[in-house]
Amino acid sequence: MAIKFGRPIEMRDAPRRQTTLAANPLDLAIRPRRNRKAEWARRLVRENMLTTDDLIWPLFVVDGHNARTPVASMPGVDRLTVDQAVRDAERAAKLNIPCIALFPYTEPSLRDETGSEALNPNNLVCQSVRAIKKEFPEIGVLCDVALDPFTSHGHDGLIEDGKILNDETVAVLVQQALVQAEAGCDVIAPSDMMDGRVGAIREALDEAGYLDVQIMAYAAKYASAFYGPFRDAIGSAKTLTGDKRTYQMDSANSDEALREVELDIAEGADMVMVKPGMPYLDVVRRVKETFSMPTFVYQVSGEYAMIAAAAGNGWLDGDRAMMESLLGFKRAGADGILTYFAPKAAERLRNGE
Ligand SMILES: NCc1[nH]cc(CCC(=O)O)c1CC(=O)O
Ligand SMILES: [Mg+2]
Repeated sequence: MAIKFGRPIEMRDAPRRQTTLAANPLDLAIRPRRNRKAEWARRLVRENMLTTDDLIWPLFVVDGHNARTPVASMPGVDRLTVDQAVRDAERAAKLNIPCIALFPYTEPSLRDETGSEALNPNNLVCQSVRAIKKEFPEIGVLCDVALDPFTSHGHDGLIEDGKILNDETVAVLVQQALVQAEAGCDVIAPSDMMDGRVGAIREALDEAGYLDVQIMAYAAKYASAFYGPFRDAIGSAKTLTGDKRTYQMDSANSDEALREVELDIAEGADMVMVKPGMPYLDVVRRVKETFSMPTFVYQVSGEYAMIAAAAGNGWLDGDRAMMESLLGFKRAGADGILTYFAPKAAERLRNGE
């Protein structure tokens, strides 16, 4: 038999057997299955790859000492006291995860109409940034900018007569970003979807001398049902009145996502993000192709919860579903992924799985 496959090493690895011909073989010149016949062949033609460098790990922080409290709707995810957040930062550093993201559970007594705790230079987020940066200065720390963890009504902005105010909110977000930059945050990530906040924050950061602090804009963020477990985790699920559809995007739209992203880039965003992830892969693709910017995607709490819950019930192979979903983001064109699976995925990647 003629050698069709070239290099002899392939013969050693996978000796070919004479195939018994079917009674009526199809006359096919092209058989796509040839490239899938063995693991080495699949590896050779593989188009996309997930690496640990693609991962950002979101952590929830809570007041207290030496405690980890499970988030019921996110099996495997805990709220961490600051000392424990430092331990998870260490885990991230050891796994070579480039960046972590911080979200606070604010005590209800500290929440008010205007979210004033967001501007407390000693709030949980700022304490965590300082503690983590002190022990692990080499790991990137990203901080969300939005008021929802701090407001009594659970909205991302200031409210007047039931309306979310844009420009007044932006003025507060600018102060919040400065407080976080002062604490040592590396990446400011405005997640509020107010108009004009990226430009205002960039200008204020530059004026204050934080020229190197990056901005990752939640540029195309949709009003989504998939944020449910996150709102449990930060304790805004019960207090949130109404929905966020006057500022977060309508899930029916993707041209609008391009206009949003374009504005944030023009205002100075260093990186842009699409959120949620799995139901919006088309948006990730369009954004990446249109702007060639570092493009991130957030696999949000509800996406995590779906996979974790189904895996917990034995309905699907959780690890495989996790890796498949993350690879899907890469295939769509994402440069990086915020995901609660980050440490688990990094462990698998480290073990060559
Ligand atoms: N603005 C706050 C914020 N930042 C990240 C998320 C969601 C993250 C997740 O679901 O994992 C939200 C929730 C929201 O907008 O209501
Ligand atoms: Mg916008």
